[in-house]
Amino acid sequence: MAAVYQALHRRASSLLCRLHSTYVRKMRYLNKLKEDDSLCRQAQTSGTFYLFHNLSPFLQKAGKKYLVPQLSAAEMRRILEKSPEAEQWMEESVLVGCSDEHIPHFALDLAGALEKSVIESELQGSFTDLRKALFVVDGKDSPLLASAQSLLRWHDSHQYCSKTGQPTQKNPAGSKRVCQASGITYYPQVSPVVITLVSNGSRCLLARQPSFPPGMFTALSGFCDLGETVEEAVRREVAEEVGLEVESLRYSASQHWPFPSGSLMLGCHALVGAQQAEISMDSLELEEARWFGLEEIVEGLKREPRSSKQDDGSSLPWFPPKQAIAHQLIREWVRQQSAQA
Ligand SMILES: NC(=O)c1ccc[n+]([C@@H]2O[C@H](COP(=O)([O-])OP(=O)(O)OC[C@H]3O[C@@H](n4cnc5c(N)ncnc54)[C@H](O)[C@@H]3O)[C@@H](O)[C@H]2O)c1
Ligand SMILES: [Mg+2]
Repeated sequence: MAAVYQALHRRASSLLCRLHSTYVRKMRYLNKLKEDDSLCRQAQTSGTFYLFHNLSPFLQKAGKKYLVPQLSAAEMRRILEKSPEAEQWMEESVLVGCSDEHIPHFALDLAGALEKSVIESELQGSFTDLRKALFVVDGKDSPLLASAQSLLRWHDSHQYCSKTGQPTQKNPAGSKRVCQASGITYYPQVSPVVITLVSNGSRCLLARQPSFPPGMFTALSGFCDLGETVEEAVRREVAEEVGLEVESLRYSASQHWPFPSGSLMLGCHALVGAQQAEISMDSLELEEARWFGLEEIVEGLKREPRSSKQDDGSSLPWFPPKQAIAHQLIREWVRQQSAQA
């Protein structure tokens, strides 16, 4: 009876397995790699690798396009032959994803292993600042570069236990670090940030910080405080930065953002009463904050940093590019206004 039951169970499991979508199988495989250290070590030998140097990703130019090459494990070994302790460097890699066929993808920062110029001339490409890289690579590659860099940065800055001061050890997948002395496990840190497009019905509010490039305006943003809900953070940030009271808000979408370290941007639309037109700006953080009408937003969306420059040296307003969630919020507002007109 038990044998029949086991056979039935096996058959049901295998049927279920076949029924699972490619996506479900892929997510389960990735999760297994994070939990099973020997499986992950083995996967490293057949995986592909994205390269970074001092947190700048390696890109190759092909015509007008910028590609993000993935190196095989054999290519990685060949490059690392030039460095002592090649194997040790391979172990510094972190898991960042896998293909539908379960080929795992890793990211590795080679700053301590090899000179940047050695790799660049060997592989015919260049390590490019992430701020530039995100905007020149194919849209499907930018989230991967952003999250890989955040994970590499977190490992680089969490080498020691904050309780014992002892070195922490990374697991092969790079999904955690452990202090052997205290037994404390550290997980990669994510900072939630609210980003809010405030509207008073007919106009929306955009602001700029002194550090922004000339002419760039964006939605209000701010880190969530410990213990705060997203709704409370939106209300507080809008009150702090522009002195307005949010009447209602709606969550739109989220985005991982690698600056300044690893932020989860939570995009919201907020409505303030039409009578609340007067902005009282926090001039410690902001340089300018003002209302924009639909026409001005539509014009601003057509501009690029270069085309915004005027003869007298000043700049007309322009907004973050499509890779930034601020851009999506502004486009949603335009669609909503156009639908209401
Ligand atoms: N992707 C986008 O479209 C988009 C648009 C706007 C802003 N952003 C990002 O949002 C982030 C936060 O916006 P902000 O600068 O207006 O925030 P903010 O208004 O909270 O002000 C920043 C200050 O908050 C403090 N702070 C609190 N918690 C922090 C933490 N975990 N890390 C760093 N500083 C912390 C610091 O004193 C810092 O100077 C920016 O760093 C920016 O990269 C992204
Ligand atoms: Mg802010």
